[in-house]
Amino acid sequence: MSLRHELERLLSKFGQDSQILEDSVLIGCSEEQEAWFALDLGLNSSSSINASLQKAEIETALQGSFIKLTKALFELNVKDASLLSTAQALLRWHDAHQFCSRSGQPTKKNVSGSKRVCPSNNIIYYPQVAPVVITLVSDGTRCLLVRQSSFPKGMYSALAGFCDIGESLEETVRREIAEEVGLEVDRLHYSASQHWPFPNSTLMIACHATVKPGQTELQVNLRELEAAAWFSRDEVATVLRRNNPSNQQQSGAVPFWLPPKLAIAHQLIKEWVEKPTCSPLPA
Ligand SMILES: NC(=O)C1=CN([C@@H]2O[C@H](COP(=O)(O)OP(=O)(O)OC[C@H]3O[C@@H](n4cnc5c(N)ncnc54)[C@H](O)[C@@H]3O)[C@@H](O)[C@H]2O)C=CC1
Ligand SMILES: [Mg+2]
Repeated sequence: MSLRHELERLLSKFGQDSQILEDSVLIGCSEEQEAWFALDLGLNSSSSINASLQKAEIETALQGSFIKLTKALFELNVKDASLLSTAQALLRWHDAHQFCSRSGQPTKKNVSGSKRVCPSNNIIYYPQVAPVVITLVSDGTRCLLVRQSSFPKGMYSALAGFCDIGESLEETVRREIAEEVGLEVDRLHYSASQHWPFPNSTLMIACHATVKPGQTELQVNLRELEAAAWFSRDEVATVLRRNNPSNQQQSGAVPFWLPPKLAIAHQLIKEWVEKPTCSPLPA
């Protein structure tokens, strides 16, 4: 039986019309050049009747289980997590761009899902990505970690912010750091980037920054952050070594934990601990 027939058989078993296969989007391909597509079965939409019943049926038939996307992303290997993140972001973009913002008419997806077109005026819509900078600020010996109230309990991360229209990345970094913790950036350099599907599709651009010598006093913007503090290399290294909130609860010794391996914030922090990018600044 071909894969298409097998899929159609499964869809009909779950009460879905095989026509929805047309809504699938291309998210990558295997080393053998097989195309990989993703499809939203709409089980989370409020209009979906008996969604939980269908979910249970699908779990049994496919011998798997549905779990929250945030959890899944941190349990998969990097390659699968990246596919899942692309699939989720692309499917959500299509769902939110069903209509042309100029004519109000329905838009039409191309076969691969790389764009949507309005048939009445030929306007093409491409999936959008919002640039976000995430910066690990250091004073040479300590690094700055922050908490937003929406973070999981006890988790601290690097400082992040969306680029405003008209800004360069450097300007965003300087503005966000000044706005959120009242510090002036001295030196800045790029580290790496990562696609991130939350809250919508973002391109996380990770940087290291140092502050001017002797200017390390924090003015925490409590509308944006719950807390911000300087941490020593030893403190951060200890937390990285046993970076699991439940481990830490048992030991009771470590007051905070850091984003999991897959998050670019983790990579930034690890880089700083292992290889100081900027030599200590004079006090
Ligand atoms: N992968 C990782 O390691 C990490 C990822 N992040 C991501 O970075 C993102 C940005 O960090 P924040 O500190 O929240 O940004 P932020 O400091 O710019 O504040 C967020 C606010 O910016 C405004 N905003 C401006 N442009 C926006 C846009 N295009 N989309 C949504 N909101 C926009 C909204 O009012 C929003 O509440 C977060 O949404 C989070 O998902 C944050 C930390 C770690
Ligand atoms: Mg922020």
